[in-house]
Amino acid sequence: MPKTDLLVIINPLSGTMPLAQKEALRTFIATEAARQGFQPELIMTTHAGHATDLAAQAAQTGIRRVLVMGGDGTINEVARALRKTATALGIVPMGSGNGLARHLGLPMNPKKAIQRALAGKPVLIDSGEINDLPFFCTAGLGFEAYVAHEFANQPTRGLQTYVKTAYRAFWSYKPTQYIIDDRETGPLFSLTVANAAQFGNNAWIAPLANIADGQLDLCQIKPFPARMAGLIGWRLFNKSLNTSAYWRSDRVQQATIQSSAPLLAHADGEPIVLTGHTCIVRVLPGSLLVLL
Ligand SMILES: Nc1ncnc2c1ncn2[C@@H]1O[C@H](COP(=O)(O)OP(=O)(O)OP(=O)(O)O)[C@@H](O)[C@H]1O
Repeated sequence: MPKTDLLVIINPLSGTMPLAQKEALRTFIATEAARQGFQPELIMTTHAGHATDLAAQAAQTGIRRVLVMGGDGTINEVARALRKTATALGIVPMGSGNGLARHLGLPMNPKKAIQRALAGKPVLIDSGEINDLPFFCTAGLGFEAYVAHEFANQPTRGLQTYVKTAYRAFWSYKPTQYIIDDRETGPLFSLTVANAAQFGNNAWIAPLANIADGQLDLCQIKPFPARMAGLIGWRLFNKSLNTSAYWRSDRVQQATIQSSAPLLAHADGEPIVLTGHTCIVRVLPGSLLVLL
């Protein structure tokens, strides 16, 4: 088969890399892809949602590889259009968290990631939905959703702003009670629906999650005293949160989550607003081809 079917989608606003460097990478992809026998088309997104339209068109016209240079938000936009199609997603991580790329063990160095995606073989992974909104890494309610909403209101992005926002949020956040499939949880600090094992930045909220097991890991963190925050944070980044007495996880294919409080949520780190007090999360097993 001639290797002439490659679309490259670049979000010029993702992460903190200067635009000139992104332009240089664009040239690198074009050269490298051509060297490997592809005839790539490279497009920079011009607005939110653009990447979904481009990827949907690519899948419809039978393009078999779509490479995305961006963060988890842009990857989500592309991947949602590639679900249940024969078109595979290649990831060149360019965001501030890069949760999906890190979970999949992809290189963080853009040039290496480009080479990996061009040479990669398509492998099926699961995806999730929260009230019909797709996610590929994690979705969640509770503290992390509260932070996602606060972060969206900040004038700057990047890890530093995220950490500052999370620190401030920690002191103002009030734990929420949920009912999951008719079982009361008691107050929870956070409730994460994990397809991948981490949020991004190697924050392993669901250390045991398997992205291709046809299940989601529903991870709860109980409220904890402020003096425990350091240890819980250390376990989060040390991939050992599963050893904490404040953490538990259940594997589900689908779950109904209710709360009397407004359901603040996020999908792949982007804040979302859910109407009503009930949401349904479910897995779509083996629904996305990724180039690994
Ligand atoms: N040209 C554009 N102008 C404005 N917004 C865009 C454009 N292209 C994409 N977007 C939006 O930017 C959002 C954030 O992008 P992305 O997630 O790639 O970067 P990030 O926020 O820096 O990374 P991370 O998600 O890892 O924190 C995406 O959800 C997408 O909707």
